[in-house]
Amino acid sequence: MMNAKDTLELGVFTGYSLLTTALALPEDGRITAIDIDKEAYELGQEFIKNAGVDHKINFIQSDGLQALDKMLNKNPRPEFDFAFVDANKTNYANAYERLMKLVKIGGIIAFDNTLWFGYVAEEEEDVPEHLRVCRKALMELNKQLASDPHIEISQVSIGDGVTLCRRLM
Ligand SMILES: C[S@@+](CC[C@H](N)C(=O)[O-])C[C@H]1O[C@@H](n2cnc3c(N)ncnc32)[C@H](O)[C@@H]1O
Repeated sequence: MMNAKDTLELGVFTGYSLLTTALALPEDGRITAIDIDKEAYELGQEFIKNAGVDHKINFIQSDGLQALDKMLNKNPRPEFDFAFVDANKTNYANAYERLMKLVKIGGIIAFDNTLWFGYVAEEEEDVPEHLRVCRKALMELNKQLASDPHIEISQVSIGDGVTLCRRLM
């Protein structure tokens, strides 16, 4: 829909969303895929190869923020059309700050799980304790994204909630 060619994924696991993006990209499309855990990525490799899209993927085993910081220090900096963020929720705001410099104006940053099982709309005492830290981080992120004039957003209430942010400036 947006003719994305250069894309980034933060948080790959076994590659389910990675495969979906890879299939949607043109033959010469590229995905820089970052995850701290290579074992999980390797588990899904067979499916990615069978789908004939492994040539589009550059997997980097690294902490997400460290990998983004390396890219920011490159000359020239990479410029992405699309970034999908699905790693640790408490670092989404830090990833956002970096991705606003790595995603082109007009490009999209997508954050997964921004409704956090619906708990972002619940009182804290009604939220299981182990989900509270991420809920708080996601609520703060949602507020930040909603009031940031550098982007326009669309909150898509599918799955666990995906927020699409188009960079305007
Ligand atoms: C929810 S899973 C990703 C699922 C995948 N996007 C999908 O839809 O199939 C989250 C992934 O984030 C990775 N992750 C967690 N903390 C990370 C970090 N600091 N840096 C990079 N990856 C991280 C985990 O290893 C895990 O594979």
